[in-house]
Amino acid sequence: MTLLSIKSTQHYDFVKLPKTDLHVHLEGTLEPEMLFKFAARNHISLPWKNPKCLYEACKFRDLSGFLAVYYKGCEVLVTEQDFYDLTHAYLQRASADGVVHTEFFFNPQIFRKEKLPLHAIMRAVFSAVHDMQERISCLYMGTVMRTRPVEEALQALDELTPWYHQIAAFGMGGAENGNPPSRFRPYFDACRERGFRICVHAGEEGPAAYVHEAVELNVDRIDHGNAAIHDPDLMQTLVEKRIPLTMCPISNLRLNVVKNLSEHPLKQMLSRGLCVTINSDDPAYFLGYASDNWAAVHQALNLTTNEIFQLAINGIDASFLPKEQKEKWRNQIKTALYS
Ligand SMILES: Nc1ncnc2[nH]cnc12
Ligand SMILES: [Zn+2]
Repeated sequence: MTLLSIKSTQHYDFVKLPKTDLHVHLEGTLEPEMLFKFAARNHISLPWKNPKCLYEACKFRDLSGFLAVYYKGCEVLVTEQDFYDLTHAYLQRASADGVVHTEFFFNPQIFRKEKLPLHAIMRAVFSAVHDMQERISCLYMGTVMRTRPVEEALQALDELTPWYHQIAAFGMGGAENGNPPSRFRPYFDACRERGFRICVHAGEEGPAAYVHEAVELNVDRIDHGNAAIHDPDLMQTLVEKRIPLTMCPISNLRLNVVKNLSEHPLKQMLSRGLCVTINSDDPAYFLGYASDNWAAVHQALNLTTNEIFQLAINGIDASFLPKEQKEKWRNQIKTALYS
């Protein structure tokens, strides 16, 4: 692959760039058409008449407005086949989009165990991962809701014990304001003691102080982290500790975290030496997969080839892949952009 095949005189074809997607919620990859298909086969009624009406409902005011739709969407996931189809479809789409390695969140807390036992859900998800392993490299991350008691997070961590050997990391998401990371210290400590990497959503809608708390928790990665731009000392700490930020530009735009992508802090943070990465978050609801995010940011922030290279390398560096695999992808990125 040569520079010319990725970049014509007019534009970059970001599908051709070997990319990572390190911050994506499996539940957020449920495309409206698939959502309606599952609802029909599971006899579930929906507040939207058809997929087009759901697309219309995807004009969100903020994170809470989005989460209401997202949790409603999760209700159509009922059978083992649903979880298999969802996982398989995301991996297929990500692979076609040029994602070479993905690390996705999945939160079993959302699903009522009396409907489908956890072992059936996990069997479905991992079986799709297995069936797609020749086409895309993939790591699973458990996650919990910050709006629920910390005891529930610890319980969720315990419940996943049989799958620990297949889990790379644990995280935390949900409505951020009023739910600081520090409240979940017992959960994050337990994750760490059990040998997992940890990441937390912080500084998406919440303040820089929440990002600071995440640093104090010794996290391996911060999901979003936008608010750190307001605190130069905090940014310096993120640089020194080499804590990556998994940023999600189109998500930020759709949830009004930024009014316009030209205001996105990603480029400024990159120039300060932060390990920032580009990711999709909930691509079905935000209408943007990985390469859409790259193209949107490139257009809004006018990235140079060297910045594109650094962002792609950051994705590999920030991943939880073993050293040797990282080296292989770094070389492929270099070849794709510069040879
Ligand atoms: N953007 C987001 N922020 C917090 N929690 C989430 N869960 C799914 N998407 C999320
Ligand atoms: Zn997220």
